Amino acid sequence: MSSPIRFLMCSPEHYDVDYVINPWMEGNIHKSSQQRAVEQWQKLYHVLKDKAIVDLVPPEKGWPDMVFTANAGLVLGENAVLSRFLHKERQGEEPHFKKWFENNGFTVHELPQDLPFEGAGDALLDREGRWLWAGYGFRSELDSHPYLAKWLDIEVLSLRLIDERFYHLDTCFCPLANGYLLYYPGAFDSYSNRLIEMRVAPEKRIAIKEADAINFACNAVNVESIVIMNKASDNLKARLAEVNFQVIETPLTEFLKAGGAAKCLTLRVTEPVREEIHATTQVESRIIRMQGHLLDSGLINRALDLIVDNGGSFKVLNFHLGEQRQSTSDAQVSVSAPSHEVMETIFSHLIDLGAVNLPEDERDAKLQPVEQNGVAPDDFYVSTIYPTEVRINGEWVKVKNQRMDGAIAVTQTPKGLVAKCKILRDLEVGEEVVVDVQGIRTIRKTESREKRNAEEFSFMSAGVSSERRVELVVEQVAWELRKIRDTGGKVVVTAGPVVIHTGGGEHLSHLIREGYVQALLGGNAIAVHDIEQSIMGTSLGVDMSRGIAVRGGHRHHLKAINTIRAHGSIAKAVEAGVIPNGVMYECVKNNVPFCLAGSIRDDGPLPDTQMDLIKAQTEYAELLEGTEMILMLSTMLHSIGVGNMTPAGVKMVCVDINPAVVTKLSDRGSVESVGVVTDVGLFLSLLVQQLDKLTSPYTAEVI
Ligand SMILES: NC(=O)c1ccc[n+]([C@@H]2O[C@H](COP(=O)([O-])OP(=O)(O)OC[C@H]3O[C@@H](n4cnc5c(N)ncnc54)[C@H](O)[C@@H]3O)[C@@H](O)[C@H]2O)c1
Ligand SMILES: NC(=[NH2+])NCCC[C@H](N)C(=O)O
Repeated sequence: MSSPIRFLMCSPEHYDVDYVINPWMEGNIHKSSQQRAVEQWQKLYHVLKDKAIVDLVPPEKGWPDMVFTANAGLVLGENAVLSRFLHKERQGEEPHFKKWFENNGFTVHELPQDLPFEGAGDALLDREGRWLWAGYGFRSELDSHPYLAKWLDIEVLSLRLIDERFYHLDTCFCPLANGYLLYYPGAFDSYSNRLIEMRVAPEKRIAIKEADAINFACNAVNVESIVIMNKASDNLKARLAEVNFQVIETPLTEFLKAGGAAKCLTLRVTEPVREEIHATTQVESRIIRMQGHLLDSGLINRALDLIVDNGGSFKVLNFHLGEQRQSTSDAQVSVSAPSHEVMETIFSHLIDLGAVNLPEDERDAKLQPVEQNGVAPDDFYVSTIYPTEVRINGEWVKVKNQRMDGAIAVTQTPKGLVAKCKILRDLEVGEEVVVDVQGIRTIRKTESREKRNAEEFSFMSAGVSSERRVELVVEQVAWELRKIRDTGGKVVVTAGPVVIHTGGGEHLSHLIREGYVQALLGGNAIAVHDIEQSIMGTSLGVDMSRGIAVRGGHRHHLKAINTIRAHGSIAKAVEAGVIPNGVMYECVKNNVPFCLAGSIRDDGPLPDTQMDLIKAQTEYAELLEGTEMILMLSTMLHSIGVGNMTPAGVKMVCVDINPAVVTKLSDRGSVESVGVVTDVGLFLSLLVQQLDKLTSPYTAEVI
């Protein structure tokens, strides 16, 4: 005969809504009817007394939420983990609940003062006793879960709550007898929903709709086949009946005003221990160090936000603020995640922000061999645009060929270890690849705002009006182009055919002719329409001087392609005098190398167009080698492709009429890249004018 089920309740003698610590309380201060609250509580009490033993803890004046005994703590067997309330409005309840637990023979475990955990409100046992579901995100901290696992000797499954209406796990999650689960999926992040689906078979999962959830249908007390709750829709009652649960509705509207209902008002204090079940928790914790202008550059905020946004939690262990404006700060932050998988995700983002995993300082990067050409080991670290170092045999090795979306391949050479970014298809058996996230650090130059603004390439903030912003960017780009040209540096342009369609061809030709461009990357179309314009004066069949479509103009670009195919290459056509001017003409005449990467939508294509995409990417990468600045002119495809293969530190200017394209490229970091939303033809025209100003002889105005 199993021991009788017992619950702990607390009469609502002092219950009221005296403050707001959850969304349900807003607008309800002192609006709860004491009389109705007592009636509703009494009804619940008597319903429960028919099914179980109900103990009472005396209410205490000044602690109105003490009626919600679910938050007294968490009981399993003879162990009780006392709650550690997040809000001071409830912290005074702790000693009263502690006294009750001790007086009733429980071993009371107490969490550190600054580690919130709100008892069975945020931790619910699987009714088969197999594991403990534990919520975090609003009240309880993820870091409390390993304590629960240790003290209660049970596996803890961490679930992240994301909807503040469901701020305690028991408001949206109710394990039922026979392994059933009543829950509201919308209250959890996707990782947690996946975890629930992995542990509870589909036929046992009763996912409810929002209408039932906001009636606190999940905040239910389950005793064998009985489910006691505030209110349930007919559909939900029917679904529960199908799996042999009987719903007993008992109105608790006065308590909903404080954000609680049936389950909140009770604490089950007889939770059977299963001897064969033992502690495990997936929760991982690590300490990271961040250095630099953490506040100025917003890095610390971005780091803490991404930890939470990716399902983790953090605690700032120490933060040393730089004394002077130009001095750097240093922070150590404890990061926790519900699983290794989530920790890895968080860490890969933190590494991009320049965080170093403190214990990992002393630990080498993990390497695994390439088992199959062109295939990386699972869990390989994905490289970013930022300079990266990996720790191998106790030494930090700088990664070569830095680029995003690659793997870091490590090989032993006569000159020692070499680590370099490789795209997956280039990996070879015999190499080793960095996996996981330990022993990796990126070098982020976080300048102070002053230093950043002093940077010649630091553009005005987005606040500048778009017109003024275009002029400003044009001035800066012109300055940069002239400086790079005059110092023998390298500028690469990637351009789409819209440059030609908008009349920008003559200006791009000027830039090439005047030595501002050292390589041109594009597709079939930029060349086709440039040559069409050069030979026939049209672009896409439109007369560029008159702006009107010409008869048969739609065939012009095909005729241009055909002409070049007849000559065998663009260069041969230029040499033959077939192409008298234009962008491609200037490239050939000024020995500016170009690569035209093929695409599915190409006409022809031109004989110069590289239809082998892998070769095209290789040629792009070779032409990008050593570039100081890239102008990305109205081509989403090629701009993104180039961005993906370009390391940090290369200045980028993305010009496009579509803000989404511009944003995608300028998100790389404010110092090194800028986006300009404008017509590309106008941009190029202004740029050439500005360059002419900068390079024309200075004529002092004689007054
Ligand atoms: N005839 C052909 O062979 C042919 C024709 C077209 C495209 N293509 C090929 O298709 C691929 C994709 O072509 P893509 O790069 O031109 O297309 P894309 O869609 O990748 O990029 C075009 C970009 O131009 C922007 N844009 C449009 N009007 C603009 C304006 N007035 N000012 C500034 N930006 C403007 C758009 O917002 C877009 O981002 C390329 O490889 C190209 O060679 C071939
Ligand atoms: N287990 C629960 N959901 N308890 C409800 C607690 C309500 C209380 N007003 C609070 O915000 O803490």
